Amino acid sequence: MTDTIFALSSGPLPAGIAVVRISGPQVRDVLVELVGKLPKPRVMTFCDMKGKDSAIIDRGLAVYFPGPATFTGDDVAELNLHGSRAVVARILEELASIPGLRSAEQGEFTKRAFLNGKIDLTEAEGLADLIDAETEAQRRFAMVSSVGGQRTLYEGWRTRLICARAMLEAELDFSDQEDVPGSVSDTIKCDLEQLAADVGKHIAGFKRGEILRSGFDVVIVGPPNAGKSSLLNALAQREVAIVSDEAGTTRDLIEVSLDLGGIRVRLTDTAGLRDATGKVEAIGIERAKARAEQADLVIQLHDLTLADVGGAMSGALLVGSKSDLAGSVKFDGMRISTRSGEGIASLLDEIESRARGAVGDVSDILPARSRHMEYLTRAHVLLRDAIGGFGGQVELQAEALRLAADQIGRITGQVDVEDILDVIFSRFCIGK
Ligand SMILES: Nc1nc2c(ncn2[C@@H]2O[C@H](COP(=O)(O)OP(=O)(O)OP(=O)(O)O)[C@@H](O)[C@H]2O)c(=O)[nH]1
Ligand SMILES: [K+]
Ligand SMILES: [Mg+2]
Repeated sequence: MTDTIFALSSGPLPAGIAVVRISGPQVRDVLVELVGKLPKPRVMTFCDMKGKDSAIIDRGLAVYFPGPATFTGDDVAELNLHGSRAVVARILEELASIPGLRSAEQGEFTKRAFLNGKIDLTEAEGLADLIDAETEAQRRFAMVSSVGGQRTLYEGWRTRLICARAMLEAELDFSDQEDVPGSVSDTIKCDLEQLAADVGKHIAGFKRGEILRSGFDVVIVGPPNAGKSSLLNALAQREVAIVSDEAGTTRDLIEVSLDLGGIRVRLTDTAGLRDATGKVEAIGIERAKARAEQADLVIQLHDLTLADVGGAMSGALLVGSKSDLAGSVKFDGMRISTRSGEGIASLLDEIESRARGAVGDVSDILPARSRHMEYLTRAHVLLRDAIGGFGGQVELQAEALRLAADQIGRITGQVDVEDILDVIFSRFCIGK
């Protein structure tokens, strides 16, 4: 028999309410023991929860969800308690003292949902993203995955691959008979080409998915004292980085997260670029350069009070700082001042519009993880091989299609995934 697991599923204590979730074969017994009787299924029932000594631990609400129509697929109970540390500690202690019950591991409720066939891996990962979501675009993206957007797409592709293979093999079996139309391969080829195009287009959307999930990556670079840290603080509207008139103040990367129109933007301040005067600064400058190379957008800051604008990095957004001191100096870029506030709002608008452009249509179904990309890329190669035809060797074509279908099945978890389950579910929080 599987263990019955329990955990605090709500957030940090103290809080108004705490929710303890229990899942597994002993849920009914536990409820009877704790609240005296089995509450009516799916009805929140007001009750006293008592310990073994019959003393009341807390008075709250209990819900009983009989399996299999539950999140995990097993019997589930939820206890709504007063959100106090002592109440929750006492209830968890009481539950732990019942033989066969134990604390849930990270993501174990969701893992059971997967193992019981309630959700596939992309939906499980979508739920993890939904819980982590901080911005509206992250929420929408996670929502699509968690309700089966990717699952439906991938299962459809897998079915097409399996069908195409079956048709090819049928053709192989009957190839010596005259009544099998020779055009079968043409039909298959046509469908596979369409599929390869769909997969290719989907793969090309990965970067957009990454930006939606992890944020649009903006890095501020420029010479020492250009006002990079001042700009970071102005854009974040709080004092995150140290500002001083001493050149070489910032030595390390300083990152803040912004929510611009629902899109997460990660903004990084860096060490001023110059020939370093010391070892630590030199490391900082190396980090700045490396960081700028990975960025989705580089803001190159130039001090307008200095004559030499220097060369602009290709693709960088050129911004002139300290416009309050610069009068009517000619400059081919945006002008800002963290003193007067000039240009700060426009710069935020510009970053938002670039982030929006990079993300595109947020309702598209995109690859959500590099794990998916690995399998998608392999499936795409195998599919192209199959279309290539192996010089007419139908067996090899069919085998390539079988392998491609397996790759897709690994994304959703339909094909053996034992080895990756722990990696996926250990990233969840406890109680999910
Ligand atoms: N007048 C004026 N001074 C500014 C402005 N922005 C920054 N400063 C000043 O410029 C100096 C350097 O600012 P920082 O933000 O530390 O510059 P930085 O580019 O981060 O410098 P490093 O970290 O040393 O590379 C400080 O004395 C700031 O007060 C501005 O818009 N107007
Ligand atoms: K400085
Ligand atoms: Mg600085």
